[in-house]
Amino acid sequence: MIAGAGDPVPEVVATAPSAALSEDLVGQTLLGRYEIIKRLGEGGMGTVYLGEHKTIKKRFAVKVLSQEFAHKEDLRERFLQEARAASMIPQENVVEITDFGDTPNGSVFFIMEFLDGEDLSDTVKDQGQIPWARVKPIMLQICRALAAAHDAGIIHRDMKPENCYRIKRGKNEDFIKVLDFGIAKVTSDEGSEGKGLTRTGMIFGTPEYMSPEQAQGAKPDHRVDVYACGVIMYELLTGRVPFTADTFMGILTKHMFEVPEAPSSLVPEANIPEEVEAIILKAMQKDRELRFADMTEMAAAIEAVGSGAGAVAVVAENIARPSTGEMAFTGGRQTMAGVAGTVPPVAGAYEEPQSSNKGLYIGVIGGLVLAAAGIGGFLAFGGKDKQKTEDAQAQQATEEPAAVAEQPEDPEVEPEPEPEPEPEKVKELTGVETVNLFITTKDPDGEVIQAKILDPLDNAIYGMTYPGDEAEGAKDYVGVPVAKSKQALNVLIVAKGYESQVLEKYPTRDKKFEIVLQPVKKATKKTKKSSKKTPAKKPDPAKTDPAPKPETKPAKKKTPPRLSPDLKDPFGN
Ligand SMILES: Nc1ncnc2c1ncn2[C@@H]1O[C@H](COP(=O)(O)OP(=O)(O)OP(=O)(O)O)[C@@H](O)[C@H]1O
Repeated sequence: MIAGAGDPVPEVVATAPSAALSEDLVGQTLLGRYEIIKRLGEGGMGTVYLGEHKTIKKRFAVKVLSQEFAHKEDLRERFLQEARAASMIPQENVVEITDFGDTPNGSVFFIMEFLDGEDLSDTVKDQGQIPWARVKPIMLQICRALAAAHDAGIIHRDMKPENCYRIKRGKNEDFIKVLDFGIAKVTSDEGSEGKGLTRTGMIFGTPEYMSPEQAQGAKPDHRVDVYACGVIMYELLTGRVPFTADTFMGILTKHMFEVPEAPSSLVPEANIPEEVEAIILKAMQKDRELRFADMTEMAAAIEAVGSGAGAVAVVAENIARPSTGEMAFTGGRQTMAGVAGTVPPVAGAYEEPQSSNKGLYIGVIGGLVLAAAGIGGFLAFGGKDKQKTEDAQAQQATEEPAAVAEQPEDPEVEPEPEPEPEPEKVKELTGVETVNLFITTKDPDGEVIQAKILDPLDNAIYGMTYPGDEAEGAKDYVGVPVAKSKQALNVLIVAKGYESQVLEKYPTRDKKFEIVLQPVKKATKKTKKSSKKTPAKKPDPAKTDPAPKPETKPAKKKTPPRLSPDLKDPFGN
């Protein structure tokens, strides 16, 4: 979601708990034929119900726009755009939308096929990394669905495992349905540009899957979906997304400036074929010109794995990055670190970069500022953002891109540790009804570790997780209060030395749950050195395995993926 630089800040934000909740339609009949059986789930814009056609007794999913948005014409339009976009793509791997109408209380709904299964995010959560033999047909279906969407002039823009449903069809347990075209961009629909549904400068999507150009707020094309598919493929095969950070900005910055760790070095025990790794890295090239030209080309590369065709070419990109590796963005203020060094070449087969790195480099710096400005608008909920934007732009103007580009990376110097975000304020909850979340965090061995519970939007602290130790007050611990709501609430769990996680919960009542935090992986010196020494060059035919592998790495059986807060903005942009 997110407003763009200089745009008016939305008056409400999707992820913020809201008092105006959608009316429960269970028991009602829509259009005289769709009986609402039960609630299936809640999204940013509304509620999804299980419905049944009264005559043919077929089950459907009914997506209803929240009552609180129903009177806003642009939001109704955005909601129905999902239905329109999906119904323009007659392809078996795209969810089918068959009907739409008005609810008795003045909202809108659409009817889609009921998907009896689970999304790929749950599959990875339950089963951990998935072997290539199974990932291949899954990815091919996703590629075909998107190729059909692109052929119809529709860019999905929010591809992620949560939007790929896995259902059983015949004997196939992995039949994929792509859904949630809620922020899809209809490229031929110039009118929608004018109506502000898809304007350049806006940032849409989910940070973990967001292409560098999306993070910059640049005009997207179908290759943002190619990039997201690279990230999805990475996650399915390794059990984790390539870039995580404590803040939205942190993740976006990594998409712009960091090369992902090679999947084969992350999970050596998975024996990911070299050609497969090259496909992921090519799809995830920062410069979209270097990615697969389209989904069909990506599908063909996936299909060709093991045929002897060899690995696709991955171009080493020189990308400037902030020296701290991340832009700090805490409590609505942004600071941009100085720029130094170049990002190591990626693994895979190399060839000379065809496009100007300098162009990309300068574009990325500008884009980072643009993204910061957009996120500032999102986080601050106020009118101070223009000043912040100008400050950031002024800071950008003082940067010397050509000079910093020449600063070499010192392989012997350890990178500065990423600073833990220090919460600057306590979460304000006066005047709102609250419920208590009782969260216990454990390490993979089952030991209780105490963590901070933060609001990922502004890093304000809600409180701490269960202390475990009597001496620390475990006996009296009653959890931490959050605003009661039927809407999803994201909380960020942060503990020193562990990977942070964002949890999505429905704070409708007091809730108790337990999560396991994974220790932060330490970068090895070997990786850094090999990065420095490998310039962008054509592959040495004698060396068939260009991916640097760590000396030893314990086998990772099951790494829960990071949940991410969804950044979509249903408020007109
Ligand atoms: N066609 C469907 N069949 C079965 N369940 C569905 C279907 N569509 C959605 N759901 C369920 O309803 C939940 C809410 O769906 P929805 O698309 O509104 O949410 P979302 O994708 O999480 O949010 P957003 O609309 O903000 O992206 C999903 O998490 C899913 O469990």
